[in-house]
Amino acid sequence: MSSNNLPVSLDPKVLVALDFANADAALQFVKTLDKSACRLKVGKELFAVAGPEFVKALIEQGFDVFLDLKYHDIPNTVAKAVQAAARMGVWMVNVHALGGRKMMQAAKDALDELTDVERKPLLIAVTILTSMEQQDLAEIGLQGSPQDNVLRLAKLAEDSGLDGVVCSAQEAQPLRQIVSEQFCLVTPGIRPAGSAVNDQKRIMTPAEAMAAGSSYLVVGRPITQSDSPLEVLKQINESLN
Ligand SMILES: O=c1ccn([C@@H]2O[C@H](COP(=O)(O)O)[C@@H](O)[C@H]2O)c(=O)[nH]1
Repeated sequence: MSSNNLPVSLDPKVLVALDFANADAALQFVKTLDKSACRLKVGKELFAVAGPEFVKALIEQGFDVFLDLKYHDIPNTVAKAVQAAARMGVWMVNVHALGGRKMMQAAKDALDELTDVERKPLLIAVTILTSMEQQDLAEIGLQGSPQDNVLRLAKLAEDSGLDGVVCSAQEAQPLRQIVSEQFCLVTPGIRPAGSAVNDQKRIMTPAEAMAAGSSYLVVGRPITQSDSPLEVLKQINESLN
């Protein structure tokens, strides 16, 4: 169940990361997409130039939108930010688990308190970025492997009442042993066989990620920078069946 007591719906499972430099480029791309084939993710780059109106326009076109701004601030600020996101009509919003229990609970309570929103978003927490490996964690003072840290932060997010986490698909299998079946595992770092890895470190193919227990797959550049994005999306969806 989600924070608004709706069952978590899984299809479509691919969340296309709209990491474009401006609204025109993103809209041109979105025009080619079918909402039955994917959901959309708007992150920091596009939101900084296109803002809430752009997000609302995507929602008006019928797309489910994951607003990936990774809120990480004091509890009051994050609570107000997730309420603002909910009022935009987004399907999913995230905070950063490193903000801690009080921050995550404040975000969850803020959504529960909303009475002026038709559909409340799923609230999830980023654990350890998929671009990070053990050495990166050591440099910022985090002991243990990425997996150790993801498991600990995911449990904290679940205990704080959140609907799921962002993690890599490499952690999905061990996570499925310790979180509830309904807890969403949203996994970036998805790379179809043969595609460029870019700056990602903890990667898996789409089919492997689903088999490992991912709920949703975040895919950006392998689709958006392809010469035939629709074909890549189609192949990914087919590989999940
Ligand atoms: O741990 C994380 C959290 C978020 N992301 C975001 O997902 C996409 C991935 O894009 P690709 O082009 O497929 O690498 C991107 O928007 C990131 O900001 C992540 O990669 N890892």
